[in-house]
Amino acid sequence: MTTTRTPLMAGNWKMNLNHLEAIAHVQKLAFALTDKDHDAVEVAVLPPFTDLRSVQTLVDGDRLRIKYGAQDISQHDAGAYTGEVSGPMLAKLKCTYAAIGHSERRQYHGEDEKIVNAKVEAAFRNGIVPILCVGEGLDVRRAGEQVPFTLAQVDGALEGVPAEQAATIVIAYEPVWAIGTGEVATPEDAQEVCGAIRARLAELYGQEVAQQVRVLYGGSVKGSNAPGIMAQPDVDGALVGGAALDADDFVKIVRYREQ
Ligand SMILES: O=C[C@H](O)COP(=O)(O)O
Repeated sequence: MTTTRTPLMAGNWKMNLNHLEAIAHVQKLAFALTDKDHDAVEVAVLPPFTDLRSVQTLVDGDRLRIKYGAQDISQHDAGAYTGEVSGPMLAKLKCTYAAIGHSERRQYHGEDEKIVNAKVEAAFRNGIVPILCVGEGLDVRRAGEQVPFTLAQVDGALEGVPAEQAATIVIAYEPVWAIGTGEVATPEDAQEVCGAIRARLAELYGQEVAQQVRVLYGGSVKGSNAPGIMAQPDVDGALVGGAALDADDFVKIVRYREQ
């Protein structure tokens, strides 16, 4: 079965750039990216919550082709959940995406499979596409258990998710040992787990769904290593942290085919 998946390059800004810096950064990206870039690759940014309104205004006002989304979403739609931001709020800001289960959320905020699953459901319930983040730590990698570990995370996050929703999800494989360390997984490492994720999606939902889902790699992706990673058959894009804060390098990643 051949399905053409549009590559997705998503910049996760993490806790960087205030709303004024966000405007300047998106303007810089918009100035650099051409229609040819946008035709070839979907470009998205995931700014902090406090930037989203400014980014929305800019994207809407100038009809930019840059998509945007949040770095997290509450599992609840409303109520007494101090500090949380809900799916309806993000939908009102026209967010396309919400990252869910990033390893930094799992590690620093105790997000377990149940919470991640509830957040995936909350995103779908509100018309937001989850970018589900999965991936193993160094100890798991050293034990050679990266595939079963990561697939268990996928299984947990997709519990109860029907095929028509699963077909639209984005899954980002991010080995924790490669995040922000400069230690990039080899293209073969990325393919091993991204391919296993697609095979698991085929088991759970059938080939047609599995071939539609975009599986990204994340972990120290930069302009220089993007072509090798993107050459892998089951890697459909990148979730970029540090390099997404540098507009020139992010554009280089978007133009990985031209290197
Ligand atoms: O969400 C992005 C990942 O955590 C990767 O971050 P990084 O590119 O800084 O390694």
